[in-house]
Amino acid sequence: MQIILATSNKGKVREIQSLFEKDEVVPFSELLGPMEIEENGSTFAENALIKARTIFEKLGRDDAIVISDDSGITVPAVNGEPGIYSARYAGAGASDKDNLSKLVDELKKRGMKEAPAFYTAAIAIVAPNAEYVVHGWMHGKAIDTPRGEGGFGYDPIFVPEGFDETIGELDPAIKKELSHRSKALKLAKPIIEMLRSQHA
Ligand SMILES: O=c1[nH]c(=O)c2ncn([C@@H]3O[C@H](COP(=O)(O)OP(=O)(O)OP(=O)(O)O)[C@@H](O)[C@H]3O)c2[nH]1
Ligand SMILES: [Mg+2]
Repeated sequence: MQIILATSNKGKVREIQSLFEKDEVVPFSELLGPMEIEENGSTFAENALIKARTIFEKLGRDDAIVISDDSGITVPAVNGEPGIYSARYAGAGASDKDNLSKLVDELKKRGMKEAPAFYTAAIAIVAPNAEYVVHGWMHGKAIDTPRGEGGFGYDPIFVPEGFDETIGELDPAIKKELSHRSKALKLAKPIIEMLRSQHA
């Protein structure tokens, strides 16, 4: 049974598919076409559930397993910004570059070359008569000078704990080991397998 992924973020699709077998995970847009989902929750978990529930209901199938990811970067020294607003930190429709530049500006405004930061990923799993949410975190620091082209979003200014390079500079295999998303998916997988066995 395929897993349907309730995200439009290509970076997430790439990273989540890399943690499953080939073709095991399909982005919802391949089944339903493109669709904007209003994320009006007040936490990562609420937004992840909104996204997974919306796609599950749109599919209208009694054998679907839908997963979603709501994630973002939090910088305590910048009032905990951007947090759940990471995708629109620089305004509605902002690009990854705009959002990253706004966070760099906020650090510079405070005379900070770097500040502790962490990524959060909330993965929601919605299936017939079942809803779960799991979380993963990745701690490190945000720096004021983007380095590297790898990853996506804020990765060029995020240096994970135990490293000197940014995620943008590091081998993707390292992010796959360390990331908030990989940690959350490691917790989600046994739940997904249980749900699959119930519908086998
Ligand atoms: O550099 C990054 N490395 C990451 O690993 C990562 N994970 C999330 N983010 C950022 O957090 C926001 C997510 O917002 P978000 O969860 O609403 O996703 P999204 O709107 O992009 O797609 P969707 O899943 O909602 O369809 C976006 O701005 C992402 O850039 C990351 N940035
Ligand atoms: Mg979003």
